[in-house]
Amino acid sequence: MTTASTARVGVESVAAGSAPAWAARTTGLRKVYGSTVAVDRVDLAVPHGAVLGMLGPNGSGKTTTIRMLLGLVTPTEGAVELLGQPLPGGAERALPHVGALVEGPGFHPFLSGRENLRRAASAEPLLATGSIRSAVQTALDRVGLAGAADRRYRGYSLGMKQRLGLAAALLVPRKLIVLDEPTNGLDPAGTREIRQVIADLHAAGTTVVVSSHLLAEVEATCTHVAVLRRGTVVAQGALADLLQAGTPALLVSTPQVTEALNALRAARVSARQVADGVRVELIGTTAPAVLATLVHAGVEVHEARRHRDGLEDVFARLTESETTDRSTVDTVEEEQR
Ligand SMILES: Nc1ncnc2c1ncn2[C@@H]1O[C@H](COP(=O)(O)OP(=O)(O)OP(=O)(O)O)[C@@H](O)[C@H]1O
Repeated sequence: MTTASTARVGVESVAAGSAPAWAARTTGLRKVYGSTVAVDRVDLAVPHGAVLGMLGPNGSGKTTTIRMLLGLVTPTEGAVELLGQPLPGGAERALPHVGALVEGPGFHPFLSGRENLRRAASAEPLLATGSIRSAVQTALDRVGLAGAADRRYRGYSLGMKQRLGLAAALLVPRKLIVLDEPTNGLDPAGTREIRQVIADLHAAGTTVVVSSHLLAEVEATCTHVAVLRRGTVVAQGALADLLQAGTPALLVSTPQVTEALNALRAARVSARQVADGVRVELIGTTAPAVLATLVHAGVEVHEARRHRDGLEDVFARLTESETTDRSTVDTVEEEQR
């Protein structure tokens, strides 16, 4: 994978005067806090219309990257382009089209959720004064906060605060929505609602960047993924490509595990014991060949099914291995050729 070259595609199309290829992108982004390198050499490319999940262990640089993407934190090095506008110079042109939910949205504790949203709405350049009341109500309805809208913000639970932050991001139709851990503090029903909001945004053509620890959420909602590890992007691209990059395996259910492993080893096939049988890596072999080997050795096979790594397996491999291969995943660039 070549994140640097994905970024170059964007440069060329902008230079040619066409619409930028990316809703957002960063080039060589670096942020240093004292002796901590929070983000290093991050080349992130967010295709228009994508739902890009930003994944990474705690402290891997997701929030810092998102804050730089939004112009909230100044990079130590590197460049950010938002909706075709370079930051910070083009911030005024880009930011009205960008909605964001980031930690500490700065709501007033003694005002109600509705009043807070009205204040936020009055600062929206794209919202006419006469439309504020209905825009606020629509946003409250959309995040399921209408019932608590007239209570003071300081009495809100973490989940309600998250919903209000999301409502602020949705006050006007946006081209790009950036959500930092949006399901933080939400119960399962709230998490499902966020998933639906993201799906609706995607269906409407809005680009979404969402950071999350919840791999199942990302797998269910995202079209693209960027995996961060220790401040750098170790993989990015279409989710389907990321999942395809894993080695296919065959899960064979058998009571004769030892016999199965011996037969496969004799045939030089890589296999290991799993819960109810053996897992066979389909490297240099095929499922029918594996089954023929087992049957020929007299191994009782109860069931055999193909298995591909889910996002959780892929994520674990990318973030836990010390020898992470940065070329594991096909790039967005290849997809766009
Ligand atoms: N304002 C700051 N001052 C000093 N260090 C910081 C600051 N912000 C972030 N860091 C450090 O930078 C690194 C990346 O932090 P960041 O919050 O971006 O990671 P993250 O992936 O969002 O983590 P989490 O999932 O825990 O929120 C961490 O080591 C963190 O301690």
